[in-house]
Amino acid sequence: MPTAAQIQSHSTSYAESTHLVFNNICKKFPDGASALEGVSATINKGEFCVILGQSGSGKSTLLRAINGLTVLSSGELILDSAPLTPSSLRGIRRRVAMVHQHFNLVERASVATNVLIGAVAEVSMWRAMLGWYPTHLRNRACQVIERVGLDESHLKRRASTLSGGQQQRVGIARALILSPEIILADEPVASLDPAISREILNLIRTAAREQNATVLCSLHQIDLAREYADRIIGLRKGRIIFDGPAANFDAKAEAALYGKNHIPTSTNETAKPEHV
Ligand SMILES: Nc1ncnc2c1ncn2[C@@H]1O[C@H](COP(=O)(O)OP(=O)(O)OP(=O)(O)O)[C@@H](O)[C@H]1O
Repeated sequence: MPTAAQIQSHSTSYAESTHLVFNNICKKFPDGASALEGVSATINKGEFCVILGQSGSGKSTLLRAINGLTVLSSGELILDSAPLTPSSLRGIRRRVAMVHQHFNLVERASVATNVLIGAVAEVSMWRAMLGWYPTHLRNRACQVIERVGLDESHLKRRASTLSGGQQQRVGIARALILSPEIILADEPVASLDPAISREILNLIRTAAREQNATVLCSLHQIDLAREYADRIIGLRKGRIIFDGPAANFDAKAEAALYGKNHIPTSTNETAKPEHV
């Protein structure tokens, strides 16, 4: 794995599609709990990458490290050849958006206001608090609300009056408003039924592709991971034990990731294992 200095000095030889590099990252919490133990991976621009693993394997911590919600204990994160540091975080926040499991909407606020909250990095705090967003951001909010399949009649509806699937559409619109380069989706379909889950994953995938955004999405549903991911990263106890195309995530890889008591899902028998 190259160091940041090597990447900077060889930026042209480093693959142009390289977007995000995890370089031996570790996270240990003050209470001694270890969430990530030497994770290294190179994520390419535009990849739809699903993070799989049992509860507590480190999926959320990995995602939260990318937008600075988790401060790493060691190792480095490199975005477009530049190491992420606490001082570069403000700039990074405009480029990285998050879609949450429980939507994280302001329930009493309208759909439009919730989507505009995704643009707070673009306006001063007092303007955001007063809801004074410039016209171009209001227009953009309408555009992304339409993009996620909600018509004009939803603009003024309170978030709390929407169904779970509609709320997640608002969460996606909020993530899209500043055209992020990276979309972090932390179990975005955990509270939705299977049909709506597919609609939501489809929406995240197609909207991301339109913008050539990279997606890192944690999931518990292995079937959905196989269906939607370009690439699967399997975490177990804070370490990567699988990293490869979704088609290669076979029964053996699944058993290695989830342990011997796991009931396997159906898999593609022709897939080749790809363990790391
Ligand atoms: N703030 C914290 N303080 C202490 N330990 C933490 C903290 N956040 C996470 N952990 C621990 O770090 C490990 C990884 O947690 P993480 O939330 O990243 O797992 P996960 O794979 O996302 O789990 P889940 O699928 O249940 O959401 C777990 O052992 C967890 O208990």
